[in-house]
Amino acid sequence: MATLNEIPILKLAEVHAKPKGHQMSYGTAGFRGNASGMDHVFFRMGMLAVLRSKLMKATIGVMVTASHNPEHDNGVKLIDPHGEMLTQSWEELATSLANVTNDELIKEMKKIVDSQNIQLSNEASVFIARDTRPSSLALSQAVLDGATALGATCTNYGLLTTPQLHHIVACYNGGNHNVNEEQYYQHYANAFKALLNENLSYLTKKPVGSSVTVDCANGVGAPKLVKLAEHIGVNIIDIVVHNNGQSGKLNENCGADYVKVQQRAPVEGLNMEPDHRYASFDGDADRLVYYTLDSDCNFVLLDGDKIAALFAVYIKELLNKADINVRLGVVQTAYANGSSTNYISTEENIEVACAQTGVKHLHKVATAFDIGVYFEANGHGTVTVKDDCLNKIRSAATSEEKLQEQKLAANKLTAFLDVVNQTVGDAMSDLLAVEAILQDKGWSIRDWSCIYTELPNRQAKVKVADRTVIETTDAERKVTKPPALQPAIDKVVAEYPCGRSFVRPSGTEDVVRVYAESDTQENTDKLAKRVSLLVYELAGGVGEKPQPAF
Ligand SMILES: CC(=O)N[C@H]1[C@@H](OP(=O)(O)O)O[C@H](CO)[C@@H](O)[C@@H]1O
Ligand SMILES: [Mg+2]
Repeated sequence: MATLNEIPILKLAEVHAKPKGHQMSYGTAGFRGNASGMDHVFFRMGMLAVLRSKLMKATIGVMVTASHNPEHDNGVKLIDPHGEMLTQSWEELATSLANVTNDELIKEMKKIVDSQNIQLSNEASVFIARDTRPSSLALSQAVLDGATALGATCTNYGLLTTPQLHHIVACYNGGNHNVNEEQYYQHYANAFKALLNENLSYLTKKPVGSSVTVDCANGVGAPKLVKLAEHIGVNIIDIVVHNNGQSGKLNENCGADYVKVQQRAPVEGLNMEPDHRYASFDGDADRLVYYTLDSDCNFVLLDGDKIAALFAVYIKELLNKADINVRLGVVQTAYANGSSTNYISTEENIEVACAQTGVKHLHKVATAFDIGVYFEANGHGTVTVKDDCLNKIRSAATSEEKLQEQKLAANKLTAFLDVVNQTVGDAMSDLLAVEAILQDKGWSIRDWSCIYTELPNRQAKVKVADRTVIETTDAERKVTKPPALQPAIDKVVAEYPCGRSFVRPSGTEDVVRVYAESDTQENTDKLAKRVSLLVYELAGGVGEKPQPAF
């Protein structure tokens, strides 16, 4: 039986030594934190990816990124064989491996090998990619060192968006060994063009306005989006890339998270015009939000909720036209605007489920539907389809028993499902999907924005000594601990028309997040402040006290 080859591991572990006392946990999106002092975590995740690869007998991905977090942060997450997030039961293993001292490292690895019954003689293959952060090159080298210390075959893809790596891992494990970055562009460019061709074949369209301006958060999405647009052709899609990283700083005053949370456009130089389409990616291009100005030059945000509504209604229409009966559902989190939930479930009669924050949770719930559309309000989301459902749609497209119009609708749905990256939310492929739907419907961004009117909403953060004192239930919509907090929140919420508020500990930052919505922005802001104060008072707030606004 093969054993761990301890000498090279220990040698490299010295190079990537763990600073004393440094503790981290594998959270909502892997490990995240200030890049300095995290080198050992990347090295160890390289090793963990090898163990996972040996267990699954498949290629495992390792992405080096801290997404929308500031440039000085970094992070690492593992990608499972089908392109999905690392399975939850391994998150604890990752946390323990990251936190043991160098002296305990071999013992901890052996523990994982034994508990998971890993055959060390199995081959291992690890795919690695990184975002554009200054620290990412060295940290991806640490991952490579970890993976090679355990004898894995490593492929370093260099700079990629997170969803590109998910796509490559999924395709490779699915048997396409020629998959690479170039194939990604070909796939999505061809799928998009095929969908537009379907549209042309039987729909009268009106123009929806020419270009779409995309703020790429000064991140890796910028060069990649330029390549994708080239593959599609400028005569077909006119994408203007903004914040391409040439001068601005990653995620600073720009990007999807900034736009969503601040509810305003990126600070630098967009010169927005009414009714023009604008979009923002986050730093690793797995989130997308749209926005525009209305005719009075007010900022109008079309976030993940609105993208989900657009996708779900489009899919529903095509299913109806094709006369295909499958279970379509939308998955949201507690952060979804109440108006979006109401529109999708009550007005459009589409099932809506609520999952915990974090895409892995939404993804899981979505895959229970035949077709699941999931989005976090912040713009991370995609569509999942069960294999037998896809086969049903495909066979409807060619069925003798179907009318021509039904076949065309089935064909179009197949083309649409090819445009979305089913493995994970993908800003580039979601952008194409939105553009294709607007084109097909002959809709302007204003038409889309009008499908429902959002309730005013606010997100706030409260610092507490220990955020784990807050425990929640009901997809994070209710607090169970500390016991006095939920009744206090309920009492305050009851004072506001259409009021809703919840609090939960963040999985990526050392804060408690507060969400509030109500009938007016003024009421919403008051509600957010009052709930923040309750958190501060009942859950051990530290630092500056949130100011009540009565
Ligand atoms: C309110 C919010 O946007 N939370 C984000 C944020 O998680 P927190 O656990 O709230 O810190 O980062 C996650 C990873 O990117 C993302 O999945 C999630 O939606
Ligand atoms: Mg991201």
